[in-house]
Amino acid sequence: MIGFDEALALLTSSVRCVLGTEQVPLAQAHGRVLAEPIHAAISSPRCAVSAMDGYALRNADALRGASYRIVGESFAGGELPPAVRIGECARIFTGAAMPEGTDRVVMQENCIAGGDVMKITGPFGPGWHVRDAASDFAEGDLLLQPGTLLTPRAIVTLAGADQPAALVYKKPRVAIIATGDELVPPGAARATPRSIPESVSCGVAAMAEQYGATIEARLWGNDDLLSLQRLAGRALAIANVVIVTGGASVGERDHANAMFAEQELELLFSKVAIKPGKPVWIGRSQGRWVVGLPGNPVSAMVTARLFLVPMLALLEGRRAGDVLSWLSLPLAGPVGPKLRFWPC
Ligand SMILES: Nc1nc2c(c(=O)[nH]1)N[C@H]1C(S)=C(S)[C@@H](COP(=O)(O)OP(=O)(O)OC[C@H]3O[C@@H](n4cnc5c(N)ncnc54)[C@H](O)[C@@H]3O)O[C@H]1N2
Ligand code: MOO
Repeated sequence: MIGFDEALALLTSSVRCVLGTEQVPLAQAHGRVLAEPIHAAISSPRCAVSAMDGYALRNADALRGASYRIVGESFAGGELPPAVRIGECARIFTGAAMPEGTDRVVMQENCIAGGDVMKITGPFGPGWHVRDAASDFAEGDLLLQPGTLLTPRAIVTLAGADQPAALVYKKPRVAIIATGDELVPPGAARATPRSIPESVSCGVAAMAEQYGATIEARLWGNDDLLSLQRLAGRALAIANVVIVTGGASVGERDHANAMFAEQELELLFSKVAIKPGKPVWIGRSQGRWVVGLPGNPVSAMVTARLFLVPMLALLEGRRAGDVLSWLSLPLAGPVGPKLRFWPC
C-alpha cells in the first residue's frame, strides 16, 4: 500500500505522451490537444476598422452641431473611399476600413444625414470607435502553446489566426472490461433478483470520453480466470489503456490482477491509502497501461477521476495538473464509515 501523493507522483513520472500526432480540420479540433505552437498568419484587425455604424472623419475636426460633406462610403470587405479632408466625412459600417485621413467614427445615432451632408447632432463622447490594426494580435504572434486543450475559445483563436487545421495529439484508445457474475445490463436487473445493474463501465466510459479518449471496446467477463485472461489479451490488442472494473480486492473470485499475469503485468502500484478506492492498481502489460478500478461504483468513479483522468491527460500531451486541482474545504458534517452510493 502506498500513499496518494506517492502514487500520483509515480503515475506522473511514468506516463509519457507517445501516441503520436495527426492533422485535423478545425471542425474536428474541439476537445483535442495541440501538438504545435500556433502563430497568427495575419494581423487582427488587418487594418484600422470602425467599431460602429456611422460616419468617419478627422477627430480634430469633430464638433457637435457642425456639418460635413459625405465623400464616400466604406463597407466591411469593400473598396476604400477617397481620402477624407477637413469638413468632410465618409459613411462607414462596423468592421469597415477607416478611410485615409480619418481617425474617429461618430455613431449614426448622434448624426442626421440628408443628400451628401451629415450634421453631428448629439454628444458623441470620448470613444473614437476605431479598432486599431493588430490590436487583437499581430501577424506572427504566438497565440497558442503546444499542450493547449482546444476549447471553444481556443478554436475561435485558431480560426481568427487564419489557421484552417491543427496538429493535435492522437486520442488514447481505451477498452473497459467489467467483471462480476452478478452484473447485468442496466434495465435487466429488475427481472433477476440477485443481479445488479452494471453501472461502473457506463460512468467510467463517459468520464474517459469527457477527457479525450475513444472507447474501443466495452467487454464483460464472468469471475472466471480463463475467460478473463482471454478478454485481457483481446483488450490489450486494441487499446492503449485497458480498464478493469471489480475483482480488485482479495476475494476468491477477484481476478483483475491475475488475468494479466500471462501478459507480463508489471505493477506500478497496487492499493493506495485512500478511502474510498483503496484497492485501485495500475500496471503495464505488453506496452499498454492497465488500470484496475474497485468494483464499488463510488470507489471506481473516485479512483478513475484521481488516476485514470491524469493518465489520459498525460497520454494526450497535457499535464496532470491541468485536470487535477485541489481546494481544501471544511467538512459540512461528520463523515461516518458508510458512503452513499453516489456522492452529491
Ligand atoms: N477482506 C477484504 N475485503 C475487501 C477489501 C479489503 O481490503 N479486504 N477491500 C474492500 C474495498 S475498499 C473495496 S472498494 C471492495 C473492492 O472490491 P473489488 O474491486 O474486488 O470489487 P467487487 O468485489 O468485484 O465488487 C464490489 C462491489 O461493487 C459491485 N460492482 C462490481 N462491479 C460493478 C459494476 N461494474 N457495476 C456496478 N457495481 C459493481 C459488486 O457487486 C460489489 O457489490 O472490496 C472490499 N473488500
Ligand atoms: O474504499 Mo472501498 O474503495 O471502500 O469502497
